[in-house]
Amino acid sequence: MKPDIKICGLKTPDAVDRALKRGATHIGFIFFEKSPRYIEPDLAAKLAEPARGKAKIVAVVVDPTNDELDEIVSLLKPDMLQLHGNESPEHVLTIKAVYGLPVMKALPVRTADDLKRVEAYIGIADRFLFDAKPPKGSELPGGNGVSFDWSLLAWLDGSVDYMLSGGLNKDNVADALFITKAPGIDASSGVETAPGVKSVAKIDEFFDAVEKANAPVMASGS
Ligand SMILES: O=C(O)c1ccccc1N[C@@H]1O[C@H](COP(=O)(O)O)[C@@H](O)[C@H]1O
Repeated sequence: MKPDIKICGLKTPDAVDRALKRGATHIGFIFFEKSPRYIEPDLAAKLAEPARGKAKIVAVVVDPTNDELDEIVSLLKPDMLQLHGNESPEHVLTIKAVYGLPVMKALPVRTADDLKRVEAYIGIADRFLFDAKPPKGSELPGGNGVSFDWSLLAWLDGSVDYMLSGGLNKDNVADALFITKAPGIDASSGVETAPGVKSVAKIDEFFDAVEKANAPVMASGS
Protein backbone atom coordinates (compact mmCIF):
# COMPACT_ATOMS: atom_id res chain seq x y z
CA MET A 1 0.00 0.00 0.00
CA LYS A 2 1.16 3.52 -0.77
CA PRO A 3 2.45 5.11 2.44
CA ASP A 4 1.54 8.58 3.63
CA ILE A 5 4.41 10.89 2.75
CA LYS A 6 5.39 13.88 4.84
CA ILE A 7 7.93 16.41 3.67
CA CYS A 8 9.13 18.30 6.70
CA GLY A 9 10.98 21.52 7.41
CA LEU A 10 9.56 23.49 4.48
CA LYS A 11 10.50 27.15 4.19
CA THR A 12 9.87 28.19 0.59
CA PRO A 13 6.85 28.31 -1.75
CA ASP A 14 8.64 26.27 -4.45
CA ALA A 15 9.37 23.41 -2.06
CA VAL A 16 5.77 23.44 -0.76
CA ASP A 17 4.49 23.51 -4.33
CA ARG A 18 6.66 20.58 -5.42
CA ALA A 19 5.78 18.48 -2.38
CA LEU A 20 2.07 19.05 -3.08
CA LYS A 21 2.39 18.38 -6.81
CA ARG A 22 4.13 15.11 -6.10
CA GLY A 23 1.40 14.01 -3.72
CA ALA A 24 2.68 14.72 -0.22
CA THR A 25 -0.06 13.78 2.23
CA HIS A 26 1.52 15.88 5.00
CA ILE A 27 3.74 18.95 5.03
CA GLY A 28 5.63 19.97 8.16
CA PHE A 29 6.85 23.26 9.57
CA ILE A 30 9.49 23.38 12.29
CA PHE A 31 8.98 25.66 15.27
CA PHE A 32 12.22 24.90 17.10
CA GLU A 33 14.40 27.99 17.10
CA LYS A 34 17.77 26.22 17.08
CA SER A 35 16.87 24.41 13.87
CA PRO A 36 18.09 25.60 10.46
CA ARG A 37 14.51 24.77 9.39
CA TYR A 38 12.90 27.11 11.92
CA ILE A 39 10.17 29.27 10.46
CA GLU A 40 8.10 32.07 12.00
CA PRO A 41 4.46 31.03 12.45
CA ASP A 42 3.10 33.87 10.29
CA LEU A 43 5.35 32.91 7.36
CA ALA A 44 4.45 29.22 7.78
CA ALA A 45 0.77 30.23 7.64
CA LYS A 46 1.30 31.96 4.27
CA LEU A 47 3.28 29.03 2.87
CA ALA A 48 0.69 26.52 4.05
CA GLU A 49 -2.25 28.21 2.31
CA PRO A 50 -2.02 26.22 -0.97
CA ALA A 51 -1.93 22.99 1.02
CA ARG A 52 -5.24 23.45 2.83
CA GLY A 53 -7.58 20.62 2.01
CA LYS A 54 -4.88 18.90 -0.07
CA ALA A 55 -2.32 17.79 2.48
CA LYS A 56 -2.31 17.79 6.27
CA ILE A 57 -0.46 20.76 7.71
CA VAL A 58 1.73 19.64 10.59
CA ALA A 59 3.25 21.94 13.22
CA VAL A 60 6.43 20.41 14.67
CA VAL A 61 7.12 21.58 18.21
CA VAL A 62 9.50 20.53 20.97
CA ASP A 63 8.29 20.64 24.59
CA PRO A 64 6.13 23.63 23.71
CA THR A 65 4.83 26.21 26.16
CA ASN A 66 1.16 27.18 26.02
CA ASP A 67 2.11 30.62 24.68
CA GLU A 68 4.07 29.06 21.80
CA LEU A 69 1.22 26.72 20.94
CA ASP A 70 -1.35 29.51 21.21
CA GLU A 71 0.55 31.56 18.64
CA ILE A 72 1.29 28.66 16.26
CA VAL A 73 -2.23 27.24 16.36
CA SER A 74 -3.96 30.59 15.94
CA LEU A 75 -1.76 31.71 13.01
CA LEU A 76 -1.04 28.45 11.17
CA LYS A 77 -4.27 26.57 11.94
CA PRO A 78 -2.51 23.20 11.58
CA ASP A 79 -4.31 19.91 11.02
CA MET A 80 -1.98 18.10 13.38
CA LEU A 81 0.68 18.74 16.03
CA GLN A 82 3.94 16.78 15.98
CA LEU A 83 5.39 16.68 19.50
CA HIS A 84 9.10 16.04 19.08
CA GLY A 85 10.37 16.54 22.62
CA ASN A 86 10.00 14.80 25.96
CA GLU A 87 6.27 15.43 26.25
CA SER A 88 4.77 13.00 28.78
CA PRO A 89 1.51 11.14 28.05
CA GLU A 90 -0.21 13.57 30.47
CA HIS A 91 1.18 16.57 28.61
CA VAL A 92 0.01 15.10 25.28
CA LEU A 93 -3.48 14.63 26.73
CA THR A 94 -3.57 18.21 27.97
CA ILE A 95 -2.41 19.59 24.62
CA LYS A 96 -5.07 17.55 22.81
CA ALA A 97 -7.78 18.73 25.17
CA VAL A 98 -6.78 22.40 24.89
CA TYR A 99 -6.29 22.58 21.10
CA GLY A 100 -8.60 19.82 19.89
CA LEU A 101 -5.99 18.67 17.37
CA PRO A 102 -4.63 15.19 16.65
CA VAL A 103 -1.11 14.58 17.89
CA MET A 104 1.73 12.67 16.31
CA LYS A 105 4.15 11.81 19.12
CA ALA A 106 7.78 11.47 18.07
CA LEU A 107 9.82 8.84 19.88
CA PRO A 108 13.57 8.43 19.45
CA VAL A 109 14.70 4.89 18.70
CA ARG A 110 18.06 3.15 18.98
CA THR A 111 17.25 -0.19 20.60
CA ALA A 112 14.22 -2.44 21.00
CA ASP A 113 13.84 -1.11 24.55
CA ASP A 114 13.11 2.37 23.18
CA LEU A 115 9.94 1.03 21.59
CA LYS A 116 8.59 0.04 25.01
CA ARG A 117 7.70 3.72 25.47
CA VAL A 118 4.98 3.31 22.83
CA GLU A 119 2.70 1.59 25.31
CA ALA A 120 2.33 4.64 27.53
CA TYR A 121 0.98 6.70 24.63
CA ILE A 122 -1.44 4.13 23.16
CA GLY A 123 -4.93 5.64 23.11
CA ILE A 124 -3.40 9.08 23.67
CA ALA A 125 -1.23 9.81 20.63
CA ASP A 126 -3.12 9.58 17.35
CA ARG A 127 0.00 8.50 15.54
CA PHE A 128 3.66 7.90 16.32
CA LEU A 129 6.73 9.13 14.51
CA PHE A 130 9.79 6.97 15.01
CA ASP A 131 13.01 8.88 14.52
CA ALA A 132 16.64 8.02 15.23
CA LYS A 133 18.13 9.20 18.52
CA PRO A 134 20.13 12.38 17.90
CA PRO A 135 23.89 11.88 17.59
CA LYS A 136 26.00 13.00 20.57
CA GLY A 137 26.49 16.76 20.55
CA SER A 138 23.52 17.53 18.30
CA GLU A 139 21.29 20.34 19.51
CA LEU A 140 18.43 19.05 17.40
CA PRO A 141 15.98 16.41 18.62
CA GLY A 142 15.17 15.66 14.95
CA GLY A 143 16.33 16.58 11.49
CA ASN A 144 19.77 15.05 12.03
CA GLY A 145 19.74 12.93 8.89
CA VAL A 146 20.52 9.72 10.75
CA SER A 147 18.63 6.44 10.55
CA PHE A 148 18.08 3.65 13.06
CA ASP A 149 17.78 -0.11 12.69
CA TRP A 150 14.43 -0.35 10.90
CA SER A 151 14.09 -4.07 11.65
CA LEU A 152 13.32 -3.05 15.26
CA LEU A 153 9.88 -1.98 14.09
CA ALA A 154 9.04 -5.64 13.49
CA TRP A 155 8.46 -5.78 17.27
CA LEU A 156 5.48 -3.48 17.00
CA ASP A 157 1.89 -4.60 17.24
CA GLY A 158 0.46 -4.19 13.71
CA SER A 159 -2.22 -1.84 15.04
CA VAL A 160 0.32 0.90 15.88
CA ASP A 161 -0.05 3.67 13.32
CA TYR A 162 3.20 5.51 12.66
CA MET A 163 5.45 7.44 10.35
CA LEU A 164 9.04 6.35 9.89
CA SER A 165 11.62 9.13 9.87
CA GLY A 166 15.31 9.66 10.34
CA GLY A 167 17.69 10.12 7.45
CA LEU A 168 15.30 8.92 4.76
CA ASN A 169 16.42 9.79 1.23
CA LYS A 170 16.09 8.58 -2.36
CA ASP A 171 18.76 5.93 -1.85
CA ASN A 172 17.39 4.23 1.25
CA VAL A 173 13.62 4.76 1.21
CA ALA A 174 12.90 1.59 -0.82
CA ASP A 175 14.79 -0.54 1.71
CA ALA A 176 13.09 1.26 4.59
CA LEU A 177 9.67 0.51 3.11
CA PHE A 178 10.56 -3.07 2.27
CA ILE A 179 11.76 -3.78 5.81
CA THR A 180 9.11 -1.90 7.78
CA LYS A 181 6.02 -1.67 5.52
CA ALA A 182 5.60 1.66 7.30
CA PRO A 183 2.16 3.27 6.89
CA GLY A 184 3.87 6.67 6.63
CA ILE A 185 7.30 8.10 5.90
CA ASP A 186 8.80 11.47 6.69
CA ALA A 187 11.79 13.11 5.00
CA SER A 188 13.56 16.34 5.76
CA SER A 189 17.34 16.61 5.45
CA GLY A 190 17.30 13.85 2.79
CA VAL A 191 15.63 16.29 0.39
CA GLU A 192 18.02 19.18 1.08
CA THR A 193 21.24 20.46 -0.49
CA ALA A 194 22.35 22.03 2.83
CA PRO A 195 20.79 22.15 6.33
CA GLY A 196 17.45 23.92 5.93
CA VAL A 197 17.73 24.30 2.14
CA LYS A 198 15.13 22.12 0.41
CA SER A 199 15.77 21.05 -3.18
CA VAL A 200 12.88 20.55 -5.59
CA ALA A 201 15.08 18.14 -7.56
CA LYS A 202 15.68 16.06 -4.42
CA ILE A 203 11.98 16.15 -3.54
CA ASP A 204 11.29 14.78 -7.04
CA GLU A 205 13.93 12.07 -6.66
CA PHE A 206 12.48 11.07 -3.29
CA PHE A 207 8.95 10.69 -4.69
CA ASP A 208 10.32 8.85 -7.73
CA ALA A 209 12.05 6.37 -5.41
CA VAL A 210 8.88 5.83 -3.36
CA GLU A 211 6.81 5.32 -6.51
CA LYS A 212 9.35 2.84 -7.84
CA ALA A 213 9.34 0.95 -4.55
CA ASN A 214 5.55 0.73 -4.70
CA ALA A 215 5.20 -0.14 -8.36
CA PRO A 216 3.62 -3.55 -8.90
CA VAL A 217 6.15 -6.13 -10.03
CA MET A 218 5.18 -7.22 -13.55
CA ALA A 219 5.37 -10.92 -14.29
CA SER A 220 7.93 -11.56 -17.00
CA GLY A 221 5.98 -12.28 -20.16
CA SER A 222 6.02 -15.02 -22.79
O1 LIG B 1 14.20 19.09 11.20
C1 LIG B 1 14.47 19.67 12.26
O2 LIG B 1 15.33 20.56 12.29
C2 LIG B 1 13.75 19.30 13.52
C3 LIG B 1 13.97 20.07 14.64
C4 LIG B 1 13.31 19.77 15.82
C5 LIG B 1 12.44 18.68 15.88
C6 LIG B 1 12.23 17.91 14.77
C7 LIG B 1 12.88 18.19 13.58
N1 LIG B 1 12.71 17.41 12.46
C8 LIG B 1 11.97 16.19 12.41
O3 LIG B 1 12.86 15.08 12.37
C9 LIG B 1 12.54 14.24 11.28
C10 LIG B 1 13.75 13.51 10.75
O4 LIG B 1 14.59 14.40 10.07
P1 LIG B 1 15.65 13.87 9.00
O5 LIG B 1 14.87 13.31 7.84
O6 LIG B 1 16.50 12.87 9.67
O7 LIG B 1 16.41 15.10 8.61
C11 LIG B 1 11.97 15.23 10.28
O8 LIG B 1 11.26 14.65 9.26
C12 LIG B 1 11.15 16.12 11.16
O9 LIG B 1 9.88 15.56 11.40
